[in-house]
Amino acid sequence: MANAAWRLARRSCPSYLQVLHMNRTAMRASQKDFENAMNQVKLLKKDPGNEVKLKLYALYKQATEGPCNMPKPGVFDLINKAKWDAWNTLGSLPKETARQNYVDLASSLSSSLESSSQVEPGTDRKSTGYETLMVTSEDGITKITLNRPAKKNAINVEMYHEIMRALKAASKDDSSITVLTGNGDYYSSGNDLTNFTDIPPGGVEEKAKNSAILLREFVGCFIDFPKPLIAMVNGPAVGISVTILGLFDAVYASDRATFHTPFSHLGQSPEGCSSYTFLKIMGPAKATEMLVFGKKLTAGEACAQGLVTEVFPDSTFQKEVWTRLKAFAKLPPNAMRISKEVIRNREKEKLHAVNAEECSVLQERWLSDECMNAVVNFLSRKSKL
Ligand SMILES: CCCC/C=C/CC(=O)SCCNC(=O)CCNC(=O)[C@H](O)C(C)(C)COP(=O)(O)OP(=O)(O)OC[C@H]1O[C@@H](n2cnc3c(N)ncnc32)[C@H](O)[C@@H]1OP(=O)(O)O
Repeated sequence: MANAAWRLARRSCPSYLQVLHMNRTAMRASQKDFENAMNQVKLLKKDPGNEVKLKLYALYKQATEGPCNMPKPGVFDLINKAKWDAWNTLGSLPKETARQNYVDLASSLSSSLESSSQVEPGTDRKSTGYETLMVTSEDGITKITLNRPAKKNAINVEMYHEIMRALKAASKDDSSITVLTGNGDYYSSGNDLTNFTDIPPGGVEEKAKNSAILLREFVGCFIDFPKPLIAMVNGPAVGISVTILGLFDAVYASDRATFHTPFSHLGQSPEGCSSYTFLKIMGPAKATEMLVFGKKLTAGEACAQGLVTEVFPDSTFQKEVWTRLKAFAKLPPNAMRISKEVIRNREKEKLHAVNAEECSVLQERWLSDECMNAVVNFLSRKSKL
């Protein structure tokens, strides 16, 4: 119902921007102004963010239905509770005032977001053109570094897109091998759990669908990557940053690294083709311990089970691995690419099918109470891994 209201608030019709600006001078917003403002919201080119969307939702409900007298949603019904809270906060604000406030807010959003969208995209970005990564290329090696150390390199939506972009660029540049690593004490803490809080107008179902599409595309880039792909696991790795290791050609780990796939704890299920690759790499019994029971492996254990190629003392990790990689990068690049093709190509079709199936199972899992509760618990700082 709340989603229906949000959709209604964004229902499409012709642009009335000019009319709206004239009406802003009037004392009270008319029904027509209100409808125009709804259209204005619909036409925004940039997402105004959850806080503003909640405010718009609350004002819309107040303007059309009056004060909130709906029962308060349960504590775990995170999204509907946030909406209820926003509406309830408006107390006994008269319908006309809510309507005027909605019109004013829509108008201010329109001017601030439209003007910021005129700034050249990327003008204040780092020279690499990435917000969440550092990408360098030298000595025949393209190095992609996950660069959100304050968030333990959690992979937010932007980072998923940037990794795909960096991989596509690396597949075409003149380097012969590509390396993925992390900045700071973590390799990566996996999927950024706040990804689940940015709910689109179509509600949680649309969010789950979009996430499954994103995940499938993301994992697909690793399946199809044509050059030798090497992970330098500099510290703990969690979730999807572990599962996709089965798609890498070599995995070098610091002895500080750990490997953790706590999917059951999170009400989720395996991805990154791990339901297939981990079974091949370590056999069903060990794969089950990791993927079903969430057993965390040390670097030594992960190496013994074939997930990691070699473990190095943390103190010499960077020096030793880079020396080795620089030697690899001097090998004839076409021979390496073709050898990878020979080794990997017969599995590609199977991997894409596994990827599709894992994503479709996860799409359902993300809507489960088990998953939503786990995310709420993390966000409310009630649980960590
Ligand atoms: C769309 C495709 C979806 C694909 C799905 C993939 C599935 C997965 O990847 S499942 C794995 C999800 N990851 C987690 O559950 C890890 C959650 N994080 C933690 O349990 C802990 O943060 C930690 C054990 C990794 C580290 O604990 P520590 O005490 O050392 O540090 P913190 O103070 O907790 O973290 C610092 C900072 O970073 C934020 N953060 C860390 N990890 C995540 C994360 N995965 N998502 C969002 N935010 C994360 C943490 O909240 C802290 O932020 P603040 O300083 O702002 O509080």
